[in-house]
Amino acid sequence: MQSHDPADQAAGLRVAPPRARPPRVIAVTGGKGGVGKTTVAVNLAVALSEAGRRTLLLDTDLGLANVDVLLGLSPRFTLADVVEGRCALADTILEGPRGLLVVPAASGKRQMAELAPAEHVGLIRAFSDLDLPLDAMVIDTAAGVSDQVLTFSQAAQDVVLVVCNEPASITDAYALIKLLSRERNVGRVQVLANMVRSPAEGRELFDKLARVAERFLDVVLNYLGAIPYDEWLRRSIQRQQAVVEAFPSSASALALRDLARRADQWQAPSGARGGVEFFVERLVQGAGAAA
Ligand SMILES: Nc1ncnc2c1ncn2[C@@H]1O[C@H](COP(=O)(O)OP(=O)(O)OP(=O)(O)O)[C@@H](O)[C@H]1O
Repeated sequence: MQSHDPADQAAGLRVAPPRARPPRVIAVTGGKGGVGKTTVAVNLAVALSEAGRRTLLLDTDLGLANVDVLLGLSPRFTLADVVEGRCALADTILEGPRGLLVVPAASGKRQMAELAPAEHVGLIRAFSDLDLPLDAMVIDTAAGVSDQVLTFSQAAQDVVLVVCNEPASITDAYALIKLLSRERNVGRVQVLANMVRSPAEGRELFDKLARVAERFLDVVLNYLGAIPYDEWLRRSIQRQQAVVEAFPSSASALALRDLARRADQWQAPSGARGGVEFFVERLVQGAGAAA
């Protein structure tokens, strides 16, 4: 990893024996930008690591990457270097808090949606070569409803959709659910209300979305609860730390840790082989669906 050996960021990781079970893969998405997707992905991943789960946080937003900024990490290589063939996926891995592994993206690069088909294939191959003993992988997707967002969401077992109480967030969340359900056969979406001022506000927000989605779409929405609007969370971002680490007893940290506890109990993927094979297979299918 970069912090120990700049020549090979992941030498120690590659020799670790593979686990029997594939990791749980959770995509955090939202439709609209600025709803708190990255904040949720980072804190969920740190909280899972804190609970002893070997976790990889993958930033897939090549346009506005900020997982590394939120965690105060300085990447040498990023996912953009992998796409452009300059390094292997394992070379990008940084160590974050509590042993969390982080694959950063690169800010200011073009969107993954603009990748040529050959680059898409290269990215999928990069995942196949990744041989890490992981319990969980958390994916921070880009904002919007691009093919790339849909492909990563479809490849994950669980999609956490972050919404906040603004008309644009609700309509964009609905648009994303519609595409996931109609074009990618995603049958279940976990909805997390963010920046709410009361638990009732979160519940109402979910009810609004569920009423429309379940009426018009063949999809089950599951309410994951709410993360309160919290100034401590904003302070943690200024410190470039996860709030679950910086202010562990704040209201948002408690809610985010509770989210991790529940996510950890979701049904794990079945399958005899370890590694990320199943995820790669689903990425391939997803890339095919977009073509
Ligand atoms: N629960 C919360 N309480 C207070 N502020 C919050 C909360 N969640 C997120 N924020 C703030 O909202 C802003 C946007 O959060 P974040 O960057 O996580 O959103 P995003 O959906 O990933 O955005 P983008 O897709 O544009 O990268 C940040 O400044 C963050 O501090």
